[in-house]
Amino acid sequence: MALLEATNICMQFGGLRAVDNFNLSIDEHELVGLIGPNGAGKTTVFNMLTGVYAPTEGNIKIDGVSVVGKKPYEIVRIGAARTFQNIRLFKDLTVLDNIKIAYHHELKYSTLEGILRLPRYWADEKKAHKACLDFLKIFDMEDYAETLAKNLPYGKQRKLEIARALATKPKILMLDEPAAGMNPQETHELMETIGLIRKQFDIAILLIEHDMHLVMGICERIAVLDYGKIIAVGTPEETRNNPDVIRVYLGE
Ligand SMILES: Nc1ncnc2c1ncn2[C@@H]1O[C@H](COP(=O)(O)OP(=O)(O)OP(=O)(O)O)[C@@H](O)[C@H]1O
Repeated sequence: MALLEATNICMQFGGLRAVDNFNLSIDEHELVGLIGPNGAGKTTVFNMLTGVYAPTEGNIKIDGVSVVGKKPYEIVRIGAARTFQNIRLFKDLTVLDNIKIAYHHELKYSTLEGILRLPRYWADEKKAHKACLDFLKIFDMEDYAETLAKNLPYGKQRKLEIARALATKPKILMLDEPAAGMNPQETHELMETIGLIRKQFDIAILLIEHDMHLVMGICERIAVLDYGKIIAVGTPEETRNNPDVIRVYLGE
């Protein structure tokens, strides 16, 4: 069984069919890229997979559960986490607190135990603090734990957003143009971070990206979208040589 299965999903915005009969299946641990020219419908696909929009037609299953009509937080609980094209951190919170917010599902104390500061509250909070610091260590960001998110350099803000998504313990991580706005050095570090995630976490990744070097360098399979329709799915090599893909990218 595929981990993610989108079957004939469509998105109609008034007279515009932004996504038309989109099919994609992603296995556990697979790294799949979704590419296409500006306006092809990539972010709309992400928004449907993560519950921001309900598809106007079709079905989406994650880990065997239909997620159509579910709220984004319910889909996070089912096991899909995402990052956004424009970074969405809690900018006035510290790096550690950004991770703690994503980790709260692990906290077991009740509201009353929290208000009264009972022993379970302290035990859970201590455990969470340590787990989140350990988590930052994986990303080599423990030295930034008490830094406000807004004061991080751009590349590190992206990294924190990815780490925060991973702290929700997803089965699939969806990255929406993570290299956008990055300089070559930051893009290189991002590639290393994605490599690290593959080694340390047992998850699938779906990546939207314009940086072809990044997509071709790390994805096992690439789906190409044009005017809302999938025009090709294949290995980086197959995609690079596909005449329809060449036509779309070179405008021939
Ligand atoms: N909420 C919306 N209402 C109306 N039209 C929308 C909406 N969101 C997206 N669109 C349109 O749907 C089409 C697909 O947009 P989408 O943002 O998904 O493309 P994209 O492939 O992610 O583009 P980019 O690479 O530029 O981010 C575009 O024509 C866009 O203008």
